[in-house]
Amino acid sequence: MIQVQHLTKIYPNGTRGLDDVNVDIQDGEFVCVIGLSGAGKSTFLRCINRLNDATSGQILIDGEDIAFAQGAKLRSLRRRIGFIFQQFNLTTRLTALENVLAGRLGYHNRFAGALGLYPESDIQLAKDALTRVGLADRMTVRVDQLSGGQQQRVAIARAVAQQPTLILADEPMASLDPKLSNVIMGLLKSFNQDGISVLVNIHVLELATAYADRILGFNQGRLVFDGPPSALTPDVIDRIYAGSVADL
Ligand SMILES: Nc1ncnc2c1ncn2[C@@H]1O[C@H](COP(=O)(O)OP(=O)(O)OP(=O)(O)O)[C@@H](O)[C@H]1O
Repeated sequence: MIQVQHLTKIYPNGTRGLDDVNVDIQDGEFVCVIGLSGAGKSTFLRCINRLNDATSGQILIDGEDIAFAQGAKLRSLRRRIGFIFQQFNLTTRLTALENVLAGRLGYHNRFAGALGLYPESDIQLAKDALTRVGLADRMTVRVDQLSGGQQQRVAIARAVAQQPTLILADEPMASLDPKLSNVIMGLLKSFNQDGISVLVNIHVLELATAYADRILGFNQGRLVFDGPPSALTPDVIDRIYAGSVADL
């Protein structure tokens, strides 16, 4: 369970990326985060796994605060969280399998990982993850020779190989052909059905309502909606998308 309490992020230039956000996310939920560009969606996800540091507030992962954790405690909390980026964030000169094995690095010392000294159990886990995302026949291909959709599937396999309890995905379809959106959302949904909680930032409202159990709507750093897709009435949608991008 994730408990976000009074989470505020003020960037050094004074921009309020998040403003007193309070939300609890139960184990196994599939949550889509929506809002205009600049509403705070990325900041929210990035604070949860500490790619961004919060200014104040708490983020409890199964009761342990990650917002200000340091050292070994931070590393162990981060192991539980897989992160999927818009631009994939793979090491392009490595193969699909090597990239997925990188998801296991948090479990070993960095030296062993750098030398490619992974235990056989990790290699099997990575192969299983690549098979699940439909890339069994691409494991030894360098990722720069894969299509964008295949690269994002490698990134999903890397997150899953980490054996996380939570996957955060920040606009995972934004760099891809719209036709691939359902493939990516379908994969995230299937891992969610295995029990992994999923939070996805998403621009396309129709996709959010099709896949989410629950929607979080942000506007100018504030959480302005928290409910099921069925509660997204036109008035609520107007409230979430109020203001123009130019104002933000
Ligand atoms: N490093 C930064 N320094 C200063 N301000 C920032 C920084 N990163 C984000 N912001 C600002 O914080 C606010 C929230 O940004 P954020 O990227 O979280 O929004 P978003 O909803 O994810 O937008 P998008 O959909 O365009 O990715 C915006 O006003 C943005 O300009």
